[in-house]
Amino acid sequence: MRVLVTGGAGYIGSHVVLQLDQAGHEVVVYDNLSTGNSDAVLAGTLVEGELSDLGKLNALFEAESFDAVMHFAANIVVPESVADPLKYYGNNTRNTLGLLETCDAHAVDKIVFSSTAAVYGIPDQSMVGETDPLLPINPYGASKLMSERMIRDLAAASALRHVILRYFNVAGADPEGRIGQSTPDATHLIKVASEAAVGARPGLTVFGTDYPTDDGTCVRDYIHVEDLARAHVDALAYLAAGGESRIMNCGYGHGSSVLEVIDAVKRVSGVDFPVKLDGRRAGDPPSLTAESGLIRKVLGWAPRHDDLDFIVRTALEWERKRQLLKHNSSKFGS
Ligand SMILES: NC(=O)c1ccc[n+]([C@@H]2O[C@H](COP(=O)([O-])OP(=O)(O)OC[C@H]3O[C@@H](n4cnc5c(N)ncnc54)[C@H](O)[C@@H]3O)[C@@H](O)[C@H]2O)c1
Ligand SMILES: O=c1ccn([C@@H]2O[C@H](COP(=O)(O)OP(=O)(O)O[C@H]3O[C@H](CO)[C@@H](O)[C@H](O)[C@H]3O)[C@@H](O)[C@H]2O)c(=O)[nH]1
Repeated sequence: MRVLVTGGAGYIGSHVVLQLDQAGHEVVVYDNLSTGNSDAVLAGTLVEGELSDLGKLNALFEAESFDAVMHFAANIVVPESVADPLKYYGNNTRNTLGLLETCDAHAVDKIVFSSTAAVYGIPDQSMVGETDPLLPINPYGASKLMSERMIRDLAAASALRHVILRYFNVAGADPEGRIGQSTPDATHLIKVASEAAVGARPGLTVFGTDYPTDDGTCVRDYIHVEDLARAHVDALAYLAAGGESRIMNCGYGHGSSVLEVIDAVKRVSGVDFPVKLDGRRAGDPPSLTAESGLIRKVLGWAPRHDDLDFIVRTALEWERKRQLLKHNSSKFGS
């Protein structure tokens, strides 16, 4: 199939592009490189463009006759969404509307959309299922929920079919070390801890030690980016085979605490970096894990890297590579 991948130069999109290529699809990446990187696009064609530029987007759809769209492009930093909500409603919601209008105008009838566990807000119980209440507590989660709604409504009124994937905590990197998470000023726990282990930052702070969990720190369902990427390829095959529209969680169905993650990064790296215990970060649910039965049943998806040490090892290898590149470029001035 000919597949448009918006945001394909970013962390998750770039891993999906590699797998789409391996599965024999023709890929066009559309990305403004605001947080993405052209070096991360290892297959297909990169078109540098802004999602809000509907003229350019329409011309691309006209020229390429896409069979399907995978929509990753978004802003993703929760505290920034609180400080600057319109940026998030603009880029995540309004630009999704523009993309849907373009799909509709060009009769593209398959879409796979990146949603998030943030649509659930702070659930009453730690294990969340797809039919649980949707009560986002920040503009990031709300902007994604509105996009879900637009996609569902258009699907109900047209030939469009969708797979909406609600990702839990995505981590790790390509096991072959070709791509990984390069976002500057990253805030994600495994990324931050890996940076601390390779000396790219002095240490890390644990946000909250008084949660009602076994060790007092928050629990999250960490999913390896390669397993998540495969869910997208599976979703595309499902839609191509005529599968009906679905919304599915993407996680392993069990969690690790912040302290367990830090222990794993220290153990796997062999580095005992400084860790400061501090108060809670606003808006963090104590525990969030995915009910993952639906995606396993509907797509036949099964994780291959459900192992915290493996996730951490690939994240660390990627950080070591980045450190080495930084060191060499400052040494040789390139
Ligand atoms: N990383 C996570 O843990 C996580 C969790 C849940 C959901 N998600 C979702 O997954 C998707 C990808 O996230 P990521 O972690 O790869 O982030 P990322 O920042 O690495 O990737 C986003 C990509 O979109 C591009 N982009 C942003 N705005 C654009 C625009 N207006 N026009 C064109 N390109 C634009 C960026 O340049 C970047 O390449 C997002 O939709 C995000 O909401 C991520
Ligand atoms: O330096 C740090 C970074 C994080 N944490 C904690 O680690 C846990 C995980 O945090 P983080 O990696 O920032 O992920 P989440 O806040 O759980 O959110 C991620 O996972 C969501 C889905 O669950 C996505 O929607 C979001 O985009 C993505 O940031 C939380 O308890 C944080 O308080 C720390 O203690 N110290």
